[in-house]
Amino acid sequence: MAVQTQTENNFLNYVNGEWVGSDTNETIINKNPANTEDVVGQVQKSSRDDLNKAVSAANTARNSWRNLAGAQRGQYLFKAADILESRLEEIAECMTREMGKTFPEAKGETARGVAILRYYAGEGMRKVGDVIPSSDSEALMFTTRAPLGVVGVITPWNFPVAIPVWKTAPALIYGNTVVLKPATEAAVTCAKVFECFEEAGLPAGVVNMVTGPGSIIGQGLAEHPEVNGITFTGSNIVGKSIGQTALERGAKYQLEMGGKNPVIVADDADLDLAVEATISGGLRSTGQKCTATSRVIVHSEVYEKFKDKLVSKVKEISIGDGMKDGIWMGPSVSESQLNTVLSYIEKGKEEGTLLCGGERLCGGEYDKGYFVAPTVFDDITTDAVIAQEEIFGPVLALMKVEDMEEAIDLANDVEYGLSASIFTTNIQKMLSFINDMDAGLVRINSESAGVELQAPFGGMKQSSSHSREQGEAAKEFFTAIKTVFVK
Ligand SMILES: NC(=O)C1=CN([C@@H]2O[C@H](COP(=O)(O)OP(=O)(O)OC[C@H]3O[C@@H](n4cnc5c(N)ncnc54)[C@H](OP(=O)(O)O)[C@@H]3O)[C@@H](O)[C@H]2O)C=CC1
Ligand SMILES: O=C(O)CCC(=O)C(=O)O
Repeated sequence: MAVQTQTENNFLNYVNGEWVGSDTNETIINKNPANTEDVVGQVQKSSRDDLNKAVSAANTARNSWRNLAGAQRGQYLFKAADILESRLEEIAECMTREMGKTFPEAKGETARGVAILRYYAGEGMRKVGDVIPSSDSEALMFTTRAPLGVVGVITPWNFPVAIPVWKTAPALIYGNTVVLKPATEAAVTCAKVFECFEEAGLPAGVVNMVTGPGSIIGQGLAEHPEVNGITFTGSNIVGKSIGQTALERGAKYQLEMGGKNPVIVADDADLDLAVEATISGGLRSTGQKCTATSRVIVHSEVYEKFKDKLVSKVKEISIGDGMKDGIWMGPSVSESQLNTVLSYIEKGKEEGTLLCGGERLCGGEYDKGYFVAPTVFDDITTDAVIAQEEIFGPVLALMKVEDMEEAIDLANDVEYGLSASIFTTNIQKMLSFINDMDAGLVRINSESAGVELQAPFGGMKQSSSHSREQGEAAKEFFTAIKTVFVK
């Protein structure tokens, strides 16, 4: 077997503090979805044996890592943050080339990765328990927290830096070791994040990354008897199967999955603000966010005015290679994602009225990539497929309502409950939205996407396993509470 080395565009697995090639000696080539002639890099097409080595390294490292003081673990995260910050532009460029989001968005996401690392680095010095009065006056009773052990992290391609970091950083700070399997479509960018962990000097085995097919490496993590917890973000179908596998063997799991997020535009809304936020929430990152707006529920009194403003602004969107100045929206991540989006668009044409977009973009530079026009449909009813299923593309469905009650009923009439927003200037409408909306994230006069790293994030209904990530909430997943009684 030829020995491979990590180079500028050949990325290996990171196992036990070293970059190693897969036993299979096979690689996967990642190309730029804006220009498929541009090869971004290649990653390992790993096997279960490769995964087993990573899990074994993480298992060996777990005791010495958990025995460090939280502040010591935090120092490694502070270092990793500094290194990621120093490589921000390079890593953001790689992200844009690998999965298509625009360079400014990629820079914003990488900066968010830096901030997440610093936030959790600080967590190493914050409290982990409470003193609870015992009924025995001579005893001391308190809670402390134990790490789970080895945590398996399975991440999607739509946030190639932020999601690996927001799962790995809390896992580490609370004393766990990690084996991460990134989405294949964004694995080169993730490997660069792991180079930052390497340079920060994390002890061997504490963080490991194995690339390869989800059905082999992802499923292998879910099944592995030495993996104590699994955290996943991605599709519902895969998430549920991971949850079932983890449950069967008694491992802890956390799933963040789809969304079908509504925005309600009330009759008293600031329409310009609502239009801007609907476009930003629905179409940024080419609609490839679980928090993206996809259903636009508008009061009949302002419907026509809102629709005209929305469509004229959507038509102004510049689409192209996200590395180019002035481009607002990049391509879909892959040919298969593009085809999924196009098939939903065809469905939408049967179910409603196409107002703009509705096609793959062709000609010139577009022929080299996976570009789709931002698309708006009118006259969509709640039972339409495009009003019910997650599309993960730049598609908005407009729905007309007569009052607030109908708006909230419609907004709740999906299997998902991740994020929702309302545009109104009326406090009563805000309050009923906050109360009655079944979503983990409710936003008033602000777009449905946009997650703050210090606040809990997660969904209701089919959007998550009912747990929360980020902020202090991460502690609940990555640790187990121990109640201590001392006499
Ligand atoms: N909630 C969210 O943020 C996201 C939602 N999605 C939704 O999912 C749809 C499909 O996207 P896709 O990338 O295929 O999402 P997946 O759910 O297939 O992928 C997410 C992660 O799971 C891995 N994976 C795939 N199959 C398995 C398996 N059997 N066991 C364990 N892990 C597995 C993937 O690996 P690999 O990349 O190697 O396949 C990837 O790392 C999108 O159109 C969108 O609707 C997608 C991404 C993010
Ligand atoms: O909106 C965000 O910033 C986060 C979205 C997210 O977690 C996702 O799309 O997977």
